[in-house]
This record gives sequence, C-alpha cells and structure tokens, in this order.
Amino acid sequence: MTDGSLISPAGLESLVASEPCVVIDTRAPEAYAAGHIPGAVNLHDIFTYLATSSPEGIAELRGKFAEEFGSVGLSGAETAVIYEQSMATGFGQSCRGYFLLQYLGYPKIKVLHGGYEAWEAAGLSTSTDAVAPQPKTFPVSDIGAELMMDVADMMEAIKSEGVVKLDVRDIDEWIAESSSPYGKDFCPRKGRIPGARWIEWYRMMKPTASGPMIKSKDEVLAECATVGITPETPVAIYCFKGARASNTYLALKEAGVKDVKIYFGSWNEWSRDPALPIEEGLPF
Ligand SMILES: O=S(=O)([O-])[S-]
Repeated sequence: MTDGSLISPAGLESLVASEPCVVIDTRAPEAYAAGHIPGAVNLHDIFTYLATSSPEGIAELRGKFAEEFGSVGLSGAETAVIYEQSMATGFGQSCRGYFLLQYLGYPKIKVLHGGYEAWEAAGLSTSTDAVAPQPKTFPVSDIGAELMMDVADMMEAIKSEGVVKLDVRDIDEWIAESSSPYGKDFCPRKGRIPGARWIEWYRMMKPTASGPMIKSKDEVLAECATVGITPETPVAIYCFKGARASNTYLALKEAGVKDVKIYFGSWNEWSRDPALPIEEGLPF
C-alpha cells in the first residue's frame, strides 16, 4: 500500500526535497544515535508514555505532546513524517505517533512504510549527526478529539453489540497468560475487555524483501472479515498502551474502515481498576 498516510522511502526522499517536513524517529535514543534518516529528530516518548483517560490524564497527554511536537518544529505548515525500525518490531510506535498527531488535529501526517529498515533496504543515506530543530508553536485543535475513547466510552461500547471491541494484543495477553509486553504481572489483572474479538496486530502486515509491510486494502479487509468487521462497522481498538492499536488503526483506515477509534488507556488503565469488568481465563 503506497497512497494515503503511508509513504515509501523514495516518496519521503522526494517529499523532503520539495516541501517543509519534520521527520520524527520514534526509536530509542541509542538506536537513533547509531544512525537515522538525515535531518530526523528523535522523540521516543511517543512510544513510552503511559496514558490514562481521566480528564487529568487527557489534559496531561495533550499538553505534553503539543509541547513535544512543537519543540521539534511542527507548526502546521510542515508535513510530519514518522518512522520506527520496521512496522512489526516496535509495537507500532510510529503509528502511535501518527494517532497522537491525528488526535491533536495535526493536518499533514505520514508514516514511513517499512520504517528505517525499508529506508536502508532502499540504499538511501543515513546520518549520525545531531539535529537541532527550530521550536514552533504546535497548533492544537479538537478536530480529532473523538478518535480517542475513555473508560466511559468503552463501557458504552461494551453494551453495544454493533461496536466491535477489537483486541490486537499478542496471543499471551489475549489468552490471559500475560498482562503486558513488559512482563506477565506488570498489571494487576490478566484477561480481556468483555465481548472483545481478537486479531493479533501482526496479521495486518506481511513480509517483503524490505521488511514487514501493511497488507493491501483487500488483504486487510479479509482479516477484518474474520471477526465481523466491514468498512461500515464501528470499531473500538485496544492493546496494552495504544501502540499496537495504532498500527491496526492505520491499517483499517487505509483499508477504508470508516469509524475506527482507540481506547488509548488500553489494558494498562483498564486492568488497574477492579471495578471495571473483564473476562478471565482462556477465551475458548
Ligand atoms: O503496543 S502496546 O502499546 O500495547 S506496548
């Protein structure tokens, strides 16, 4: 898939040559220091930040990322291009950045399809030079606010048969063997949001010579059909903290599923409140 919000390495090379761009590397600082796309800035918080959906949590999240995206030079005039190592090795962290920018109402966003691995596979130049971005005022808006669900929204979704609650976590989390990718007992409870259906996030990608890539529109819709999702189905996605969910979000949006939202607090938030219902044990 090459149109829409995904951009190929060659496409990114011509884009940066022709218009203002801020290229954002979401990998760990050590990986960035070892080599990055020339001119790219490093924002690893995009991946590591644990969000909650309380009013205070949302206010903190919005303030933090408006500040961080402004500090790397996003004013609304530049296209933000986000990348990670590859689409399937960093829990979808570049897509988490994409989702956060959409949520904050940023107008021009792309994800480098295939990430740094695809950039290197294309033989394009890399750099270890430090980059000093020029800070700008980030243009926060409410236009994307409805994309992010809070606990109350998820409780409503549980009551609604028509909304597919889509769990995209790894299998050990789905079968309630582990509570998180950070260790089995990182969260106090293991299980699932009641009524959730499951597509492990890797299924949205397939291997290529340049690394894992998001499947074609028809391939993604075929995966969706296995859990009853059509382009018209409202979908509420969750994972552990919103990164893998963002990878699936992007795949579904690119495939034409119209109403997709993320419960960004995800299992990290839900499992910590004993008042919230869960399904425990094996899902079969
Ligand atoms: O992908 S994740 O946010 O659940 S670590």
